[in-house]
Amino acid sequence: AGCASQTIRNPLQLYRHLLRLVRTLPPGARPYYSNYIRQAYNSHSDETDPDRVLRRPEAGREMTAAESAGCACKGIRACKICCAAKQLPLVAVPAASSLPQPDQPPLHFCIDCQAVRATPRHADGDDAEHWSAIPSSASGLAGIRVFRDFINPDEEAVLAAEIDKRPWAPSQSGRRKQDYGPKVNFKRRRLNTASFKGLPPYWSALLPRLLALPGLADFQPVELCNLDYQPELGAHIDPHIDDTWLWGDRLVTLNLCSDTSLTLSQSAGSTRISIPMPRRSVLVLSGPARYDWLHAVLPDDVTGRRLAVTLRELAPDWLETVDGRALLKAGAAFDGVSVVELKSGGS
Ligand SMILES: O=C(O)CCC(=O)C(=O)O
Ligand SMILES: [Fe+2]
Repeated sequence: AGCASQTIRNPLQLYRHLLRLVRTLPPGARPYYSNYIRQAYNSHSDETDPDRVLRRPEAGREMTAAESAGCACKGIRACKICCAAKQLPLVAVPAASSLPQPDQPPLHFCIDCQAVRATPRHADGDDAEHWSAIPSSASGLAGIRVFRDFINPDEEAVLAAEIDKRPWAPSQSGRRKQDYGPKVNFKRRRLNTASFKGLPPYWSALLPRLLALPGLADFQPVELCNLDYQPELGAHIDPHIDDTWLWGDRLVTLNLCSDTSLTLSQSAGSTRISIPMPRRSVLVLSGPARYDWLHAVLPDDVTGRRLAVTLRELAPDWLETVDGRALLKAGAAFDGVSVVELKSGGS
């Protein structure tokens, strides 16, 4: 016993070994590590090369300083904590300039026009440049809507406090998260609906208001994810398209605690579109903006602590399935428990 390299031949053995090690840690540190190890196991459980399996504990030891400070970056992802722990320069946290650099300056989504414009709208409202021609790839881009002042400042303070009462799990690129939804392995296309017990209780009053927004009357959330972005950690989210196998057309995000922007891009050198997300506003991405463009929150656009609450709906193929129905039923209830609380054995 005790010699990992003699007994560990596959991911499951390594997983058990690491969980046993976690039991030797101080109680307060255990949920963090067991959660981290579970996540790593979920994404590497199909590893068949014993050499690669065995190298992981070594990699794990190198990362300990970063992990214990709350970093869960993998692969090319980086935050300020792991840059410091691995003695990497901070440039490993991608700056705004690391997105594909187009020739032209970014375009702007104007909330007043609800359309993409050449410049942000100025105070006088009818600056000629604001209306000037924009590249065809972005002209008429459908599927972006921003609704200001979804809640008032008092409600925002209460909501942020409610969110913070619950435990956060470390996520990639300096983010932290609280996920209310099914357990999904997107790579292997596996779904376990049992972890979705419903939306968090503080959403019972907010959901009817969300559904009252134009175009959202039939929105049925089957996942709610709170994300915490702190500038001190270099928190950001790299350009990506949300999964399309399970999640449906509309991605709905309530932005809290500070103003930010969502940046759309397509490929290297393509046009960039900056969508303002004022605090307390709701952004809905759908159609071309959701499926044909990548979206990102650049580190430079996280200027203060920000909380993002993203709700997702089911892709149409799931609606009539047993799993789909179970998720829809849970999504109509408000006794949810986040995945991190379920995993750490809380109720
Ligand atoms: O933080 C945001 O506003 C966007 C988050 C996001 O894109 C995601 O969670 O997929
Ligand atoms: Fe996303």
